[in-house]
Amino acid sequence: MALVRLQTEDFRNLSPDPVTFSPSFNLLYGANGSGKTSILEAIGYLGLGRSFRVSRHKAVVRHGQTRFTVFGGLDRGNSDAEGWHSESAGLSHRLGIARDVTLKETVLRVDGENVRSLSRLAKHLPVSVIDPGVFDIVAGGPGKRRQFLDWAVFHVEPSFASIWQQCQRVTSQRNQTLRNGRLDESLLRVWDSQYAQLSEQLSEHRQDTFDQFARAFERLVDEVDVPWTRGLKLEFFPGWDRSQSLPEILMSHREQEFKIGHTLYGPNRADIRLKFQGRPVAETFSRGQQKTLVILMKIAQGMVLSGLGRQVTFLLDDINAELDMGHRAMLAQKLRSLGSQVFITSIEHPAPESLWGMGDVPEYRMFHVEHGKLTEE
Ligand SMILES: Nc1ncnc2c1ncn2[C@@H]1O[C@H](COP(=O)(O)OP(=O)(O)OP(=O)(O)O)[C@@H](O)[C@H]1O
Repeated sequence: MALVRLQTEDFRNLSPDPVTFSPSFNLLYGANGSGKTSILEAIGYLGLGRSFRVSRHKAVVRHGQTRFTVFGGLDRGNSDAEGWHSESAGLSHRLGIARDVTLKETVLRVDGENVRSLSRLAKHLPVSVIDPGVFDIVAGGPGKRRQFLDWAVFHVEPSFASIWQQCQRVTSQRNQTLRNGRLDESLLRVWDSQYAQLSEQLSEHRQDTFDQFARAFERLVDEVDVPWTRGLKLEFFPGWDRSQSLPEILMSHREQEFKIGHTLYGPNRADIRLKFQGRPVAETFSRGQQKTLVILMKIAQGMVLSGLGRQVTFLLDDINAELDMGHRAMLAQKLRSLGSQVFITSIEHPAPESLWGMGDVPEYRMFHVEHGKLTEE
């Protein structure tokens, strides 16, 4: 599925006019502050239910307003529809998200019906963001890598979202018991058994998706032939030492967890360990190598979903500042061969031939962004 239509109301500085996008490549250019990232951010809301650049919904609602809305129309092929309001025929799915920041209420809509769970909305549009912040996947802490892995698990394994939520709930109840000030062994055992069961299920899904990802990554490394990638090792760590059962580990660390007041072993500690010749890449790789590695990981994730017949919408924000021409071209070519939908922002007028080569430019639409308004060229 690709996002072929977008319309927003009171979302940052964006104009409320509907826009029709290509299911393939979309090139957006415009001056600083024109609204390029805001467009990607609005698209991101439909696939992630949140902003990929700020944690509070409040920041994205137009100044002076209290509620924003984002509507999206998804389709497989090219859309020649006239405008959002004219007709919904031809669209495979219609998604909507509205947030009232004063009432703190969110309304989610799929195909004209209200839905309660964000996963019902998000599963229709796998959105993968590549922006300057993405490089934290290698350079940052385990949380970024968990988020990276869980995004794919969510799209690969339909039951993952519900198990993840249950596990978060039990973890929080377990943490409350640990913080009670009195070690309530019988209550902790009840939580431990539920927690261990959910943790096992969650980790199996993570492991399965990780294995698919690791195989895709290996294939990719063979294709791109970047010599230093040969010494790389990617490993999934579930959050505890699996040679022991989780309940045993929890029992033997009771005092430690009680002292700290929260759960120290389990899925909330999971990570993807990235090593080069036995050492963590964050300590050994140059900044440029780290960036290349993140790009390869993102493409490999796209390969996993594409292998399952899912089209990923990639949002490439401001990558000119981060990646040299060779890496940008490699990324553009791989995303094309995956059949992904891609949005690329830049300040300068882009030259598609520089990404794909003369005579081999894919189908694309080009937009100039000014004061939050998109004009197609
Ligand atoms: N809540 C808001 N309401 C109204 N305008 C906003 C809001 N938040 C940001 N803006 C403005 O919207 C504009 C668009 O910002 P955006 O980050 O999308 O620009 P950009 O084209 O990506 O810029 P750059 O090239 O500098 O990254 C900016 O001028 C900003 O000041």
